[in-house]
Amino acid sequence: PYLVPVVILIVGPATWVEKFPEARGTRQSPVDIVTSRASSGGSAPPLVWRYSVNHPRSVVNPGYCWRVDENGYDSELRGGPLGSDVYKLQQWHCHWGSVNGEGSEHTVDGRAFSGELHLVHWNTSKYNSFTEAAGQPDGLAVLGVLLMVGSKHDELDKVVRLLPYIQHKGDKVTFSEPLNPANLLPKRIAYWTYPGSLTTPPCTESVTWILFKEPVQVSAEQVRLNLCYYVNGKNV
Ligand SMILES: NS(=O)(=O)c1ccc2oc(NC(=O)c3ccccc3)nc2c1
Ligand SMILES: [Zn+2]
Repeated sequence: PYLVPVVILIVGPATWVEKFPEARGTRQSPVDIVTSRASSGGSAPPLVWRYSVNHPRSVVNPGYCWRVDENGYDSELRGGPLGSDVYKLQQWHCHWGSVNGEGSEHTVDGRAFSGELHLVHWNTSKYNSFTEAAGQPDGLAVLGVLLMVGSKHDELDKVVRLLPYIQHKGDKVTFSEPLNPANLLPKRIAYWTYPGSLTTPPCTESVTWILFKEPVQVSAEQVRLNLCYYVNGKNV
C-alpha cells in the first residue's frame, strides 16, 4: 500500500508545476463553482456567437478524449464578459471521466457531471494567432458545456460516430458533414464566468471561462463510446 501514493504523484497534475510554472498561479482552472458565492450578472451585455456550418473539420485523437479543429474557418464570439473584443473558435474538445458520472473538469457545488465540452476561442481583435493569444491574460475564451446522461445528442453524434476511426493518439479523420457548433450549446444560455487558465498543460492563465449553467444531454451509449475509446488517450 505504501507504493501507491508515490506512483500517483509521479503522473498526476501535482507534477505539472515542475514543467509548467504557470500551474502554480493564482487563477488556475478548473474550479468548483460555489453557486451561493456567484454574484448576479449585473449589466453585462448579451453573449453573442456565430459559427460557420459548411466547412471541412477534422477530428483528432490528441491523446486525451478527442478534439475537432475548425481549420481557421470564420466564426465570432463577443459580448458578455469579453468587453469589445471579438474571439474566434479554434477548436473544441471534450473531457470524459474513466468512471461514468465523474468526467467533467468543473464541478458545481461539488457535483461532477459525466463529461464537459470546451469550445476554445482566441482574441482576434488584439492578437494575430492562437499561440500568441494563448500567452495573454485576455487571449482566450472557452465556452464550457456540462454533459449529463439523457437523450442522444444528434449534433455531437456527428463526431462520436467517427471515434472508431481515430483510436490511436495522433489519428485524424476529416469530415465535411455540415455541423453547427452552436447546436452543442444548451437552450438556456445563462452562465458563470471567471478568469482562469487552460485546465491541462501548459495551464496558461489566459482563459476567460464561460460555463453554461444548463447541462446538455448525451445518451449513455455516447458516453460509453467516448469512455471506450478515450480513457486518458489509451485505447481500451
Ligand atoms: N481544457 S482547455 O482548458 O480548454 C485547453 C487546455 C489546453 C489547451 O491547449 C490548446 N491548444 C490549442 O488549441 C492549439 C491550437 C493551435 C496551435 C497550438 C495549440 N487548447 C487548449 C485548451
Ligand atoms: Zn478542455
